[in-house]
Amino acid sequence: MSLLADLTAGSVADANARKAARPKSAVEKAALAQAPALDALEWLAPAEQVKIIAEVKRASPSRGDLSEIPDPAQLAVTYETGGASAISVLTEERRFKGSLADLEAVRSAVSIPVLRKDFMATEYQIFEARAAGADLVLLIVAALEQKKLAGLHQLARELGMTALVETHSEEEIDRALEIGAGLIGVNARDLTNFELDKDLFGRVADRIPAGVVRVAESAVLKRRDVARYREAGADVVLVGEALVTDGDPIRTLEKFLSV
Ligand SMILES: O=C(O)c1ccccc1NCC(=O)[C@H](O)[C@H](O)COP(=O)(O)O
Repeated sequence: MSLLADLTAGSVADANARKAARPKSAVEKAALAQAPALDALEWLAPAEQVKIIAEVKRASPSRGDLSEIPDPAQLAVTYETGGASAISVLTEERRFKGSLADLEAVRSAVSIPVLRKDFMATEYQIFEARAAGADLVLLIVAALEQKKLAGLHQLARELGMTALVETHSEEEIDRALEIGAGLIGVNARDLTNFELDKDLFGRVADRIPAGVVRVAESAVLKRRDVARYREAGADVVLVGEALVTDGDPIRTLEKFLSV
């Protein structure tokens, strides 16, 4: 089994375990009772300045433990104060040490859009995201066959959320466009083997037409990495490790946003 398939299977198994205690009808009801989702496409729309999605990331399969983050809400507030346009919360439990509780805490602490970053493959996970207050959900093209991708995208939309549709090749960008994605991410990290390709975004970004928001994901450690993505056409850059391992995320955000 590939790493991505393994991560997805783990997230789905964990969601199924939660479902035993909280059935789909209850989560659906909670999702529909939430305040309306923020319009992430508006918050992340192309602008003169690059925008940043700042990530709450404790650990990862490729890097192991990154930061304890005892108070994810406080970190998210720091990100918001530093000028982030949205917060990504890794809710995967097994390898990233995240949780839906992290997402709920972040949601109640900030007023910018919040992304549930997980390995989503079921309607239940989408309802859970909305019930926890997410405005965005991650859909990874490589993890989903096209009909499933389209169905989950449609459900997210019906719940008022925006999907960040993540790709790693031109073919996957075409699949994202086929389902009408308005927010497309290109992840420099190959989720099957951890390899980082910092030039991938530059090679494939032109495939994403005007009118679709372009997000460059992963592999940003320095200001020059943000500059490179921006020059290649990124409207938004998603940053995890650099912000959680840096003692001064506000200063780092200021540097990144000065590109
Ligand atoms: O980060 C990993 O090791 C990883 C491994 C397998 C699947 C997903 C993984 N990360 C999720 C992400 O895409 C990143 O957290 C995100 O893009 C930020 O990346 P970075 O700034 O490089 O921490």
